[in-house]
Amino acid sequence: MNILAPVRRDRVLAELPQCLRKEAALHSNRTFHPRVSNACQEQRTGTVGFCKDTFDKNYKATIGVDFEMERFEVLGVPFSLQLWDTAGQERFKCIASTYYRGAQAIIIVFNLSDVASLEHTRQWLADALKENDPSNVLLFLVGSKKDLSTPAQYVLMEKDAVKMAQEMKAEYWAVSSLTGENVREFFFRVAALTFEANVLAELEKTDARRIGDIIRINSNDSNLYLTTSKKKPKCCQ
Ligand SMILES: Nc1nc2c(ncn2[C@@H]2O[C@H](COP(=O)(O)OP(=O)(O)OP(=O)(O)O)[C@@H](O)[C@H]2O)c(=O)[nH]1
Repeated sequence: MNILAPVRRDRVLAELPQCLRKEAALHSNRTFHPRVSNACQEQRTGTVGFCKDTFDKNYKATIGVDFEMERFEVLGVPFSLQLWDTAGQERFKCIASTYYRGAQAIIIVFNLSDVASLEHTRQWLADALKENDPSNVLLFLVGSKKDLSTPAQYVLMEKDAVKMAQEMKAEYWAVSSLTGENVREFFFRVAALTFEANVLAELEKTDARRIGDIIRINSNDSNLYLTTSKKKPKCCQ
């Protein structure tokens, strides 16, 4: 077990990172949802931000897929993004699928210089969604190896990729691991949108608990007057 180091200064997000293409974005708001910024300011993010101060680095060796944890601070709240990199080769597919379950974000990567790889993303998405509720997951469609395309080739590919992203209800990105183009921007966006969705879900749980309490009080006839008026109704006096 190792004590976690403080969040790196270059992993601090004070503002919402913007999408790459408005027409294929999960949302194109310029700022975080106001409920999220307020909750962060008032330290009402519930279990989001709760962070164990130990992390077993041997975990990676035992699970068989690549695992990384990137630590961020979003609007002053610590937030850890766990990244599970599953193998792309067909023979490892069944192992990979066991890691899809419960994912809050799914990143499907294709090769911008290979049209067939864009087509294959449909199957990857179908496999991933077998394990998850599509309405509860943030989808990203990412074209990699941007450095290998000429600007003209890229424009053509981007048109198809944006269309695919729209069809999948995914957010589109294009990156290059070789030059580093958009890599940081993309992961910051994933961290920010996942954080935002987590805080909103946490706030909804709190709202639901409150509504639950009110319903419980109101459904108990003998206590009915307590919720409607401080005074006992006449009939009970
Ligand atoms: N030119 C260029 N090459 C890249 C880029 N990203 C990855 N590569 C190369 O592409 C090959 C495959 O890269 P990986 O990152 O291992 O691909 P993967 O899809 O994760 O492969 P699996 O581990 O089998 O799932 C390697 O030779 C990389 O060096 C990129 O952005 N530009």
